[in-house]
Amino acid sequence: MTSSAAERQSFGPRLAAAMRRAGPLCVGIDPHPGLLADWGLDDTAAGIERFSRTVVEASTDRDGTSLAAALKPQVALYERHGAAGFAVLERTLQDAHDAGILTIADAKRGDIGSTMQGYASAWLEDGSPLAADALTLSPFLGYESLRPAIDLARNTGRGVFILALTSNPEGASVQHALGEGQVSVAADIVRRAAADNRIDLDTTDAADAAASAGKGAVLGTVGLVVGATIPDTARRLSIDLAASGAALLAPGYGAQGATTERMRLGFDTAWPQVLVNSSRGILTAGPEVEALRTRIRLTTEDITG
Ligand SMILES: O=C(O)c1cc(=O)[nH]c(=O)n1[C@@H]1O[C@H](COP(=O)(O)O)[C@@H](O)[C@H]1O
Repeated sequence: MTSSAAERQSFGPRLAAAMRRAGPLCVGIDPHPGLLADWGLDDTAAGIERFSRTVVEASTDRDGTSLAAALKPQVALYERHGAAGFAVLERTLQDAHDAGILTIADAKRGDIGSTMQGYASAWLEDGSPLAADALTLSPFLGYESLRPAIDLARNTGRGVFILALTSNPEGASVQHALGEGQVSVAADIVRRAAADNRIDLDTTDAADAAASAGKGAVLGTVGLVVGATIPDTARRLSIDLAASGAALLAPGYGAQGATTERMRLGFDTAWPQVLVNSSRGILTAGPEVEALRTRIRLTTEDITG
């Protein structure tokens, strides 16, 4: 990453601007072995490099216009290839940065505070080879254990997306469970994220961005992951997503069966905050760049139409 924290605006306004410019789509870069085979690529570091470069290229139009607000490389599928896979991930993050598209490293990190600092430095610190614009985090060791990552993100103009209501059916057994005061685990995560975002939203940076935006969501450093497959669950758990000031990363559209109609109804007033992720739903259009571009455009039309 070439720009420094001092030059960088905070993450929420940067993401809001990207969503206004390119539409609320995040293209997932998930180099699954089956997709590599379908694309005629080997399941090797060279194969995932070719795959990743093609997706980054397809996320920008021929005239240089971004076709997606963000790109989300799925870290597990690079990690499968060891050090060589991580080297590909570093170059992919740099390619996306050079193309002017925000990156969300989907590593779902979470650890006790003292070692969480290590993950925070790896993914969110200026000068780190793996630094992305944002990182997905798992709060199930306790929201406050993520503090080193949240604070570093805020200080470097980056963001985090914290799992709240995940798209998989197994998530409910933990996330719907009631804790202190009969508040669900998910509701507690959203409440804490909202408190963190209020700190950002009090700053001039965010206020200026909101004023210049004229419309659209005002977003803080802390985003939340809310599965597109279960958008109405938040309401059932009495969770007010719209008041959280959080960008809502919504995976599950396309391959996992979520539709635009369902998402719009489910997210309701929080819809302007939603960044819809699609990975396989787009990647199955490859390997031709133009076919991928067409699928990306059609996806954006579908979610904005
Ligand atoms: O954090 C995520 O991105 C995530 C959270 C979640 O609740 N569900 C979920 O599917 N994801 C990720 O989103 C992507 C979904 O991929 P597709 O189902 O192929 O669109 C994968 O990279 C998942 O790991």
